[in-house]
Amino acid sequence: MAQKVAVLGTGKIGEALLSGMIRGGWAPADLLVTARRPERAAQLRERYGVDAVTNAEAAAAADTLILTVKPQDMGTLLTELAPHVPADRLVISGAAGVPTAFFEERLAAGTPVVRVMTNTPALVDEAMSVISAGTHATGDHLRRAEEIFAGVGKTLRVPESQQDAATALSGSGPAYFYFLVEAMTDAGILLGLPRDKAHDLIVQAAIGAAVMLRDSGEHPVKLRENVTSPAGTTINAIRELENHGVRAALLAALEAARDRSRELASGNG
Ligand SMILES: NC(=O)C1=CN([C@@H]2O[C@H](COP(=O)(O)OP(=O)(O)OC[C@H]3O[C@@H](n4cnc5c(N)ncnc54)[C@H](OP(=O)(O)O)[C@@H]3O)[C@@H](O)[C@H]2O)C=CC1
Ligand SMILES: O=C(O)[C@@H]1CCC=N1
Repeated sequence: MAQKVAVLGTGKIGEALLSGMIRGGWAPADLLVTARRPERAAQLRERYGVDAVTNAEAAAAADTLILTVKPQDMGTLLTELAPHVPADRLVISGAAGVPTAFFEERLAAGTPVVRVMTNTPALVDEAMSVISAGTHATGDHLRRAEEIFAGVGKTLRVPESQQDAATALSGSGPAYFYFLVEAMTDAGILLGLPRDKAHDLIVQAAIGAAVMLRDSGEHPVKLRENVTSPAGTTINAIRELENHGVRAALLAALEAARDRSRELASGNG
């Protein structure tokens, strides 16, 4: 059988992955998609030149099935899919929270399942995709998942017990940075800057800081200290951040995201 990959439930994350795979050189003829609504299927066909098929047809034709529906829709999808998935298919779940055991219980005995938590920077090939093996997934299955997700950014293997924490950090992570940029742009408005200039200043500060975090080899504390002059501007801002409990708020926020990922484990959230 051809080494085809099917993305089942091609919404935001499914499309981000699909577009990245095509940018990375996958032939559209080796890719299949499924969608719940005919107009969405037509849109994907038109945008990417891929075949949009039913979930059962995808299971029959592709050797790797990537399931990217919402956690709450996973049970329904698996009920529909289970009779059509031969046990030699690699099933990759992109859903938050749902453990590999959930899939193994519903699919043919021995089906290899890999759980992946990626994030939306897949759209610009800067994703972090965190990968864990289920009971029947071998090194080859993990490498296959890495080969697919490496096309849209970095990959990292973790034990499945760390997936809920990884979801809180990197799956949801981009949203925290967008939230901070939005709030700091508002601060620029408060200080009298036009919105477009405030936006550009904060976005470039974020990009510069991100590249230094990635490339300088320095600890974030050292990088922050380098910005923080004695009796200067930055330390006055830092004092306010500490006074308002921003560090504690982040600890609580990521803990809440981790807890929600755990709650989604039942697949009916
Ligand atoms: N958004 C993010 O940043 C991230 C999301 N994830 C995970 O990715 C998954 C998808 O999230 P996201 O892309 O945001 O959600 P979307 O709602 O954009 O995508 C899910 C898609 O699945 C379709 N769908 C649902 N049921 C079926 C079915 N039975 N057959 C075919 N298609 C179906 C939906 O159709 P319809 O359009 O009709 O609703 C929708 O297009 C979730 O499990 C989430 O936890 C992981 C990492 C990051
Ligand atoms: O908010 C969510 O549940 C999904 C999973 C990680 C990012 N978005």
